[in-house]
Amino acid sequence: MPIVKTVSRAVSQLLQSSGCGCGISIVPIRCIGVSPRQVASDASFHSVSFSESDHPRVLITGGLGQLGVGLAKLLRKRFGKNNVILSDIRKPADNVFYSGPFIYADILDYKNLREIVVNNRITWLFHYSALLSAVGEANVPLARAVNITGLHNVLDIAAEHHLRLFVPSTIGAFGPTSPRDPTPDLCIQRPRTIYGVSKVHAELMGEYYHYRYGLDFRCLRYPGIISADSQPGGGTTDYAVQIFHDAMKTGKFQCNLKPDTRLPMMYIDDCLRATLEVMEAPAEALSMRTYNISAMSFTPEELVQEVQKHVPELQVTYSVDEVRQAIADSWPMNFDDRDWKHDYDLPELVTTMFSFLGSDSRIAQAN
Ligand SMILES: NC(=O)c1ccc[n+]([C@@H]2O[C@H](COP(=O)([O-])OP(=O)(O)OC[C@H]3O[C@@H](n4cnc5c(N)ncnc54)[C@H](O)[C@@H]3O)[C@@H](O)[C@H]2O)c1
Ligand SMILES: C[C@@H](O)[C@H](N)C(=O)O
Repeated sequence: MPIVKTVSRAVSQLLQSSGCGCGISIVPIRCIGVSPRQVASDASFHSVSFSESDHPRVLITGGLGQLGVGLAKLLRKRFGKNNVILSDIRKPADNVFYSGPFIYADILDYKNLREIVVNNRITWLFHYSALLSAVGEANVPLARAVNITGLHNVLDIAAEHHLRLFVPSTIGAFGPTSPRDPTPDLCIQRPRTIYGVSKVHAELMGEYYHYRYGLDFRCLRYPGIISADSQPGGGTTDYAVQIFHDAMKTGKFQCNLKPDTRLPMMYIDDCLRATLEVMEAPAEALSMRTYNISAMSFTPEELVQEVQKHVPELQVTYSVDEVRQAIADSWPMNFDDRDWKHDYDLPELVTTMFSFLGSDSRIAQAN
Protein backbone atom coordinates (compact mmCIF):
# COMPACT_ATOMS: atom_id res chain seq x y z
CA MET A 1 0.00 0.00 0.00
CA PRO A 2 1.82 3.09 -1.18
CA ILE A 3 0.48 5.48 1.44
CA VAL A 4 3.16 8.05 0.79
CA LYS A 5 4.42 8.01 -2.73
CA THR A 6 5.15 10.31 -5.53
CA VAL A 7 1.94 11.54 -7.02
CA SER A 8 1.80 10.75 -10.66
CA ARG A 9 1.14 13.44 -13.16
CA ALA A 10 -2.19 11.85 -14.02
CA VAL A 11 -3.29 11.91 -10.40
CA SER A 12 -2.15 15.50 -9.93
CA GLN A 13 -4.17 16.51 -12.93
CA LEU A 14 -7.16 14.67 -11.58
CA LEU A 15 -6.84 16.37 -8.20
CA GLN A 16 -6.41 19.80 -9.75
CA SER A 17 -9.33 19.39 -12.06
CA SER A 18 -11.80 17.91 -9.66
CA GLY A 19 -11.89 19.70 -6.37
CA CYS A 20 -9.61 19.14 -3.42
CA GLY A 21 -10.39 22.56 -2.08
CA CYS A 22 -10.81 24.26 -5.45
CA GLY A 23 -13.51 24.14 -8.07
CA ILE A 24 -17.00 23.25 -6.86
CA SER A 25 -16.74 23.19 -3.11
CA ILE A 26 -19.92 24.49 -1.56
CA VAL A 27 -19.94 22.58 1.69
CA PRO A 28 -23.17 20.78 2.59
CA ILE A 29 -24.46 22.62 5.68
CA ARG A 30 -27.63 21.14 7.12
CA CYS A 31 -30.55 23.42 7.83
CA ILE A 32 -30.74 23.16 11.56
CA GLY A 33 -30.61 26.19 13.82
CA VAL A 34 -27.45 27.18 15.58
CA SER A 35 -27.95 25.79 19.06
CA PRO A 36 -26.80 27.39 22.25
CA ARG A 37 -23.86 25.76 23.96
CA GLN A 38 -25.29 22.98 26.09
CA VAL A 39 -23.70 21.74 29.23
CA ALA A 40 -24.57 18.21 28.20
CA SER A 41 -22.15 18.32 25.28
CA ASP A 42 -19.10 18.51 27.47
CA ALA A 43 -20.43 17.68 30.91
CA SER A 44 -18.48 14.44 31.15
CA PHE A 45 -15.36 16.05 29.81
CA HIS A 46 -13.08 16.02 32.81
CA SER A 47 -9.76 17.76 33.46
CA VAL A 48 -9.81 19.59 30.17
CA SER A 49 -7.83 22.71 29.68
CA PHE A 50 -6.71 22.84 26.08
CA SER A 51 -3.63 24.81 25.29
CA GLU A 52 -3.05 26.37 21.90
CA SER A 53 -0.69 24.25 19.85
CA ASP A 54 0.00 23.06 16.38
CA HIS A 55 -1.24 19.62 17.23
CA PRO A 56 -4.48 18.39 15.71
CA ARG A 57 -7.43 18.28 18.06
CA VAL A 58 -8.80 14.81 17.69
CA LEU A 59 -12.19 13.17 18.23
CA ILE A 60 -12.56 9.39 18.04
CA THR A 61 -16.13 8.10 17.63
CA GLY A 62 -17.02 4.57 18.74
CA GLY A 63 -13.83 4.71 20.77
CA LEU A 64 -14.66 2.06 23.35
CA GLY A 65 -14.59 -0.82 20.88
CA GLN A 66 -11.67 -3.11 20.08
CA LEU A 67 -9.55 -0.44 18.41
CA GLY A 68 -10.42 2.98 19.83
CA VAL A 69 -8.70 2.90 23.22
CA GLY A 70 -5.41 1.78 21.64
CA LEU A 71 -5.72 4.49 19.01
CA ALA A 72 -6.31 7.13 21.70
CA LYS A 73 -3.22 5.94 23.57
CA LEU A 74 -1.06 6.21 20.45
CA LEU A 75 -2.44 9.63 19.47
CA ARG A 76 -2.15 11.02 23.00
CA LYS A 77 1.52 10.07 23.07
CA ARG A 78 2.03 11.99 19.88
CA PHE A 79 -0.30 14.99 20.25
CA GLY A 80 -0.77 15.33 24.01
CA LYS A 81 -3.36 13.80 26.28
CA ASN A 82 -5.89 16.60 26.19
CA ASN A 83 -5.82 16.93 22.42
CA VAL A 84 -7.44 13.53 21.90
CA ILE A 85 -11.05 12.97 22.95
CA LEU A 86 -12.42 9.47 23.08
CA SER A 87 -16.18 9.14 22.64
CA ASP A 88 -18.83 6.45 22.58
CA ILE A 89 -22.39 5.73 23.70
CA ARG A 90 -21.19 3.25 26.31
CA LYS A 91 -19.88 3.87 29.79
CA PRO A 92 -16.08 3.80 29.93
CA ALA A 93 -14.18 1.66 32.39
CA ASP A 94 -12.40 3.60 35.13
CA ASN A 95 -8.95 3.16 33.62
CA VAL A 96 -10.17 4.52 30.28
CA PHE A 97 -12.10 7.41 31.83
CA TYR A 98 -9.11 8.56 33.88
CA SER A 99 -6.58 8.15 31.08
CA GLY A 100 -7.76 11.21 29.14
CA PRO A 101 -10.78 13.14 27.89
CA PHE A 102 -13.92 11.10 27.30
CA ILE A 103 -17.28 12.37 26.10
CA TYR A 104 -20.65 10.82 25.25
CA ALA A 105 -21.30 11.06 21.52
CA ASP A 106 -24.04 9.28 19.62
CA ILE A 107 -23.24 9.57 15.92
CA LEU A 108 -26.94 9.36 15.14
CA ASP A 109 -27.44 12.67 16.97
CA TYR A 110 -26.22 15.15 14.38
CA LYS A 111 -26.68 18.26 16.51
CA ASN A 112 -24.87 16.82 19.51
CA LEU A 113 -21.99 15.63 17.35
CA ARG A 114 -21.70 19.02 15.71
CA GLU A 115 -21.64 20.75 19.11
CA ILE A 116 -18.84 18.51 20.26
CA VAL A 117 -16.81 19.29 17.17
CA VAL A 118 -17.43 23.03 17.50
CA ASN A 119 -17.03 23.37 21.28
CA ASN A 120 -13.83 21.38 21.32
CA ARG A 121 -12.38 22.87 18.12
CA ILE A 122 -11.86 19.43 16.62
CA THR A 123 -9.63 19.29 13.53
CA TRP A 124 -9.19 15.53 13.03
CA LEU A 125 -11.93 12.93 13.35
CA PHE A 126 -11.40 9.17 13.48
CA HIS A 127 -14.79 7.62 12.84
CA TYR A 128 -14.71 4.18 14.46
CA SER A 129 -18.39 3.68 15.34
CA ALA A 130 -19.86 0.72 13.47
CA LEU A 131 -21.71 -2.56 13.76
CA LEU A 132 -19.33 -5.27 12.52
CA SER A 133 -20.12 -8.07 10.10
CA ALA A 134 -21.76 -10.73 12.28
CA VAL A 135 -23.71 -8.40 14.59
CA GLY A 136 -24.72 -6.38 11.54
CA GLU A 137 -26.38 -9.43 9.96
CA ALA A 138 -28.18 -10.04 13.27
CA ASN A 139 -29.64 -6.50 13.25
CA VAL A 140 -29.72 -5.04 9.76
CA PRO A 141 -31.86 -1.95 10.57
CA LEU A 142 -29.49 -0.90 13.36
CA ALA A 143 -26.42 -1.62 11.21
CA ARG A 144 -27.92 0.45 8.41
CA ALA A 145 -28.62 3.33 10.80
CA VAL A 146 -25.23 3.34 12.54
CA ASN A 147 -23.06 2.49 9.54
CA ILE A 148 -24.85 4.55 6.89
CA THR A 149 -26.94 7.30 8.55
CA GLY A 150 -24.24 7.81 11.17
CA LEU A 151 -21.62 8.10 8.45
CA HIS A 152 -23.72 10.76 6.67
CA ASN A 153 -23.77 12.82 9.88
CA VAL A 154 -20.02 12.49 10.23
CA LEU A 155 -19.34 13.38 6.58
CA ASP A 156 -21.48 16.52 6.71
CA ILE A 157 -19.95 17.73 9.96
CA ALA A 158 -16.44 16.98 8.71
CA ALA A 159 -17.04 18.83 5.46
CA GLU A 160 -18.71 21.80 7.16
CA HIS A 161 -15.89 22.18 9.69
CA HIS A 162 -13.01 21.31 7.37
CA LEU A 163 -11.90 18.30 9.37
CA ARG A 164 -9.41 15.69 8.29
CA LEU A 165 -11.55 12.55 8.44
CA PHE A 166 -10.43 8.95 8.80
CA VAL A 167 -13.01 6.20 8.25
CA PRO A 168 -11.78 2.60 8.36
CA SER A 169 -13.04 0.21 5.75
CA THR A 170 -12.46 -3.52 5.78
CA ILE A 171 -11.72 -6.70 3.88
CA GLY A 172 -15.52 -7.05 4.25
CA ALA A 173 -15.98 -4.39 1.59
CA PHE A 174 -15.26 -7.12 -0.98
CA GLY A 175 -17.48 -10.02 -1.96
CA PRO A 176 -17.56 -13.34 -3.77
CA THR A 177 -17.09 -11.76 -7.18
CA SER A 178 -13.97 -9.86 -6.13
CA PRO A 179 -10.58 -11.41 -6.86
CA ARG A 180 -9.82 -13.06 -3.51
CA ASP A 181 -6.19 -14.12 -3.74
CA PRO A 182 -4.87 -11.51 -3.78
CA THR A 183 -7.42 -8.69 -3.61
CA PRO A 184 -6.06 -5.44 -5.09
CA ASP A 185 -7.00 -1.88 -4.09
CA LEU A 186 -9.19 -1.42 -7.12
CA CYS A 187 -11.46 -4.23 -8.24
CA ILE A 188 -15.10 -5.28 -8.25
CA GLN A 189 -16.79 -4.79 -4.85
CA ARG A 190 -20.13 -6.54 -4.39
CA PRO A 191 -20.23 -7.53 -0.70
CA ARG A 192 -23.10 -9.65 0.60
CA THR A 193 -23.34 -8.21 4.14
CA ILE A 194 -24.91 -4.97 5.34
CA TYR A 195 -21.53 -4.25 6.96
CA GLY A 196 -19.72 -4.61 3.64
CA VAL A 197 -22.33 -2.64 1.73
CA SER A 198 -22.12 0.18 4.29
CA LYS A 199 -18.32 0.23 4.04
CA VAL A 200 -18.34 0.42 0.23
CA HIS A 201 -20.84 3.23 0.65
CA ALA A 202 -18.46 4.97 3.08
CA GLU A 203 -15.52 4.60 0.70
CA LEU A 204 -17.51 6.05 -2.19
CA MET A 205 -19.16 8.85 -0.22
CA GLY A 206 -15.83 9.89 1.29
CA GLU A 207 -14.23 9.95 -2.12
CA TYR A 208 -17.21 11.85 -3.54
CA TYR A 209 -17.08 14.45 -0.76
CA HIS A 210 -13.36 14.79 -1.38
CA TYR A 211 -13.78 15.60 -5.05
CA ARG A 212 -17.04 17.52 -4.65
CA TYR A 213 -16.38 19.53 -1.48
CA GLY A 214 -12.64 19.20 -0.86
CA LEU A 215 -13.13 17.02 2.23
CA ASP A 216 -9.81 15.59 3.44
CA PHE A 217 -11.11 12.02 3.60
CA ARG A 218 -8.69 9.15 4.25
CA CYS A 219 -9.52 5.49 4.48
CA LEU A 220 -7.70 2.20 5.01
CA ARG A 221 -9.29 -1.18 4.52
CA TYR A 222 -8.28 -3.11 7.61
CA PRO A 223 -7.94 -6.91 7.75
CA GLY A 224 -9.16 -8.74 10.87
CA ILE A 225 -7.41 -7.03 13.78
CA ILE A 226 -5.94 -8.99 16.67
CA SER A 227 -5.41 -7.39 20.06
CA ALA A 228 -4.79 -8.62 23.59
CA ASP A 229 -6.16 -5.84 25.77
CA SER A 230 -9.49 -5.26 24.00
CA GLN A 231 -12.33 -7.53 22.95
CA PRO A 232 -13.61 -7.71 19.37
CA GLY A 233 -17.10 -6.36 18.73
CA GLY A 234 -18.91 -9.12 16.84
CA GLY A 235 -17.05 -9.78 13.64
CA THR A 236 -16.22 -12.80 11.51
CA THR A 237 -12.54 -12.66 12.44
CA ASP A 238 -13.21 -12.66 16.21
CA TYR A 239 -12.14 -16.30 16.54
CA ALA A 240 -8.51 -15.24 16.04
CA VAL A 241 -8.68 -13.18 19.24
CA GLN A 242 -10.86 -15.56 21.24
CA ILE A 243 -8.43 -18.45 20.82
CA PHE A 244 -5.81 -16.66 22.94
CA HIS A 245 -8.20 -15.99 25.82
CA ASP A 246 -9.55 -19.55 25.75
CA ALA A 247 -6.07 -21.06 25.52
CA MET A 248 -5.11 -19.10 28.63
CA LYS A 249 -8.28 -19.62 30.63
CA THR A 250 -9.57 -23.10 29.84
CA GLY A 251 -7.12 -24.77 27.47
CA LYS A 252 -10.10 -25.49 25.18
CA PHE A 253 -11.16 -23.61 22.11
CA GLN A 254 -14.21 -24.07 19.88
CA CYS A 255 -13.65 -22.45 16.49
CA ASN A 256 -16.69 -21.14 14.60
CA LEU A 257 -14.98 -21.23 11.18
CA LYS A 258 -13.76 -24.22 9.20
CA PRO A 259 -10.08 -25.10 9.77
CA ASP A 260 -9.03 -24.12 6.23
CA THR A 261 -10.73 -20.68 6.10
CA ARG A 262 -8.01 -18.26 5.04
CA LEU A 263 -8.43 -14.58 5.95
CA PRO A 264 -6.12 -11.54 6.08
CA MET A 265 -5.20 -10.53 9.65
CA MET A 266 -3.07 -7.91 11.40
CA TYR A 267 -1.75 -7.16 14.86
CA ILE A 268 -3.28 -4.00 16.35
CA ASP A 269 0.04 -2.12 16.61
CA ASP A 270 0.56 -2.40 12.85
CA CYS A 271 -3.03 -1.30 12.24
CA LEU A 272 -2.78 1.79 14.42
CA ARG A 273 0.65 2.73 13.07
CA ALA A 274 -0.67 2.54 9.50
CA THR A 275 -3.66 4.65 10.51
CA LEU A 276 -1.48 7.38 11.97
CA GLU A 277 0.82 7.26 8.93
CA VAL A 278 -2.01 7.75 6.49
CA MET A 279 -3.43 10.60 8.57
CA GLU A 280 -0.04 12.34 8.78
CA ALA A 281 0.77 11.91 5.11
CA PRO A 282 0.82 15.17 3.16
CA ALA A 283 -2.34 15.43 1.10
CA GLU A 284 -0.41 15.65 -2.16
CA ALA A 285 1.26 12.31 -1.39
CA LEU A 286 -1.99 10.40 -1.49
CA SER A 287 -2.89 9.21 -4.93
CA MET A 288 -6.17 7.65 -3.76
CA ARG A 289 -8.48 8.12 -0.80
CA THR A 290 -8.82 4.42 0.12
CA TYR A 291 -6.06 1.81 0.38
CA ASN A 292 -5.81 -1.82 1.38
CA ILE A 293 -3.53 -2.44 4.35
CA SER A 294 -2.22 -5.87 5.05
CA ALA A 295 0.12 -7.94 7.16
CA MET A 296 -0.41 -11.71 7.25
CA SER A 297 -2.99 -14.23 6.17
CA PHE A 298 -3.76 -17.51 7.93
CA THR A 299 -6.34 -20.23 8.51
CA PRO A 300 -7.67 -21.39 11.90
CA GLU A 301 -5.58 -24.56 11.67
CA GLU A 302 -2.41 -22.56 10.99
CA LEU A 303 -3.18 -20.30 13.94
CA VAL A 304 -3.88 -23.30 16.16
CA GLN A 305 -0.50 -24.83 15.23
CA GLU A 306 1.28 -21.63 16.20
CA VAL A 307 -0.71 -21.24 19.42
CA GLN A 308 0.03 -24.85 20.38
CA LYS A 309 3.75 -24.04 20.30
CA HIS A 310 2.97 -21.95 23.39
CA VAL A 311 0.10 -23.98 24.86
CA PRO A 312 0.67 -27.54 23.63
CA GLU A 313 -2.21 -28.91 25.68
CA LEU A 314 -4.76 -26.69 23.89
CA GLN A 315 -7.73 -28.76 22.68
CA VAL A 316 -9.51 -27.45 19.60
CA THR A 317 -12.90 -28.39 18.18
CA TYR A 318 -14.75 -26.95 15.22
CA SER A 319 -18.43 -25.95 15.35
CA VAL A 320 -19.10 -23.94 12.25
CA ASP A 321 -21.35 -20.89 12.46
CA GLU A 322 -23.07 -20.87 9.07
CA VAL A 323 -23.50 -17.08 8.97
CA ARG A 324 -19.88 -16.33 9.77
CA GLN A 325 -18.61 -19.09 7.47
CA ALA A 326 -20.62 -17.74 4.52
CA ILE A 327 -19.24 -14.28 5.20
CA ALA A 328 -15.66 -15.53 5.48
CA ASP A 329 -16.01 -17.54 2.27
CA SER A 330 -16.91 -14.36 0.41
CA TRP A 331 -14.00 -12.29 1.73
CA PRO A 332 -10.42 -11.90 0.47
CA MET A 333 -7.96 -14.64 1.38
CA ASN A 334 -4.94 -12.44 0.78
CA PHE A 335 -4.90 -8.68 0.66
CA ASP A 336 -2.61 -6.79 -1.70
CA ASP A 337 -1.27 -3.58 -0.18
CA ARG A 338 1.69 -3.50 -2.53
CA ASP A 339 4.52 -2.05 -0.46
CA TRP A 340 3.50 -1.17 3.10
CA LYS A 341 5.81 -2.81 5.66
CA HIS A 342 4.22 -4.49 8.65
CA ASP A 343 6.14 -5.46 11.80
CA TYR A 344 4.21 -8.56 12.92
CA ASP A 345 3.89 -11.89 11.13
CA LEU A 346 2.14 -14.90 12.66
CA PRO A 347 4.93 -16.11 14.99
CA GLU A 348 5.59 -12.60 16.39
CA LEU A 349 1.87 -12.00 16.71
CA VAL A 350 1.33 -15.15 18.76
CA THR A 351 4.36 -14.55 20.97
CA THR A 352 3.30 -10.96 21.58
CA MET A 353 -0.28 -11.94 22.41
CA PHE A 354 0.85 -14.49 24.98
CA SER A 355 3.40 -12.25 26.55
CA PHE A 356 0.75 -9.52 26.79
CA LEU A 357 -1.72 -11.94 28.34
CA GLY A 358 0.90 -12.96 30.85
CA SER A 359 1.56 -16.49 29.74
CA ASP A 360 5.33 -16.39 29.58
CA SER A 361 5.48 -19.17 32.11
CA ARG A 362 3.38 -21.43 29.90
CA ILE A 363 5.56 -21.16 26.82
CA ALA A 364 6.23 -24.70 25.77
CA GLN A 365 9.50 -26.29 26.64
CA ALA A 366 9.07 -27.96 23.27
CA ASN A 367 9.95 -24.73 21.46
N1 LIG B 1 -11.67 -4.85 14.57
C1 LIG B 1 -11.48 -5.26 13.33
O1 LIG B 1 -11.03 -6.39 13.08
C2 LIG B 1 -11.79 -4.34 12.21
C3 LIG B 1 -11.44 -4.71 10.90
C4 LIG B 1 -11.78 -3.90 9.84
C5 LIG B 1 -12.37 -2.67 10.07
N2 LIG B 1 -12.68 -2.31 11.34
C6 LIG B 1 -13.35 -1.04 11.53
O2 LIG B 1 -12.70 -0.28 12.54
C7 LIG B 1 -13.68 0.43 13.30
C8 LIG B 1 -13.50 0.11 14.77
O3 LIG B 1 -13.68 -1.28 14.91
P1 LIG B 1 -13.80 -1.97 16.34
O4 LIG B 1 -13.35 -3.35 16.16
O5 LIG B 1 -13.21 -1.12 17.37
O6 LIG B 1 -15.40 -2.01 16.49
P2 LIG B 1 -16.24 -2.41 17.79
O7 LIG B 1 -17.48 -3.07 17.33
O8 LIG B 1 -15.40 -3.09 18.78
O9 LIG B 1 -16.61 -0.97 18.38
C9 LIG B 1 -17.53 -0.11 17.73
C10 LIG B 1 -18.00 0.92 18.72
O10 LIG B 1 -19.03 1.71 18.09
C11 LIG B 1 -19.91 2.11 19.11
N3 LIG B 1 -21.19 2.55 18.59
C12 LIG B 1 -22.24 1.79 18.20
N4 LIG B 1 -23.28 2.59 17.88
C13 LIG B 1 -22.87 3.87 18.08
C14 LIG B 1 -23.51 5.13 17.94
N5 LIG B 1 -24.79 5.25 17.55
N6 LIG B 1 -22.79 6.23 18.23
C15 LIG B 1 -21.49 6.14 18.64
N7 LIG B 1 -20.86 4.96 18.80
C16 LIG B 1 -21.54 3.84 18.52
C17 LIG B 1 -20.03 0.88 20.00
O11 LIG B 1 -20.51 1.23 21.30
C18 LIG B 1 -18.62 0.32 20.00
O12 LIG B 1 -17.88 0.71 21.14
C19 LIG B 1 -15.04 0.04 12.73
O13 LIG B 1 -15.46 1.04 11.85
C20 LIG B 1 -14.76 -1.24 11.99
O14 LIG B 1 -15.62 -1.40 10.90
C21 LIG B 1 -12.40 -3.11 12.41
C1 LIG C 1 -12.80 -7.81 9.30
C2 LIG C 1 -13.50 -6.82 10.15
O1 LIG C 1 -14.16 -5.87 9.44
C3 LIG C 1 -14.22 -7.31 11.36
N1 LIG C 1 -13.28 -7.86 12.28
C4 LIG C 1 -15.29 -8.33 11.06
O2 LIG C 1 -14.96 -9.50 11.08
O3 LIG C 1 -16.41 -7.98 10.85
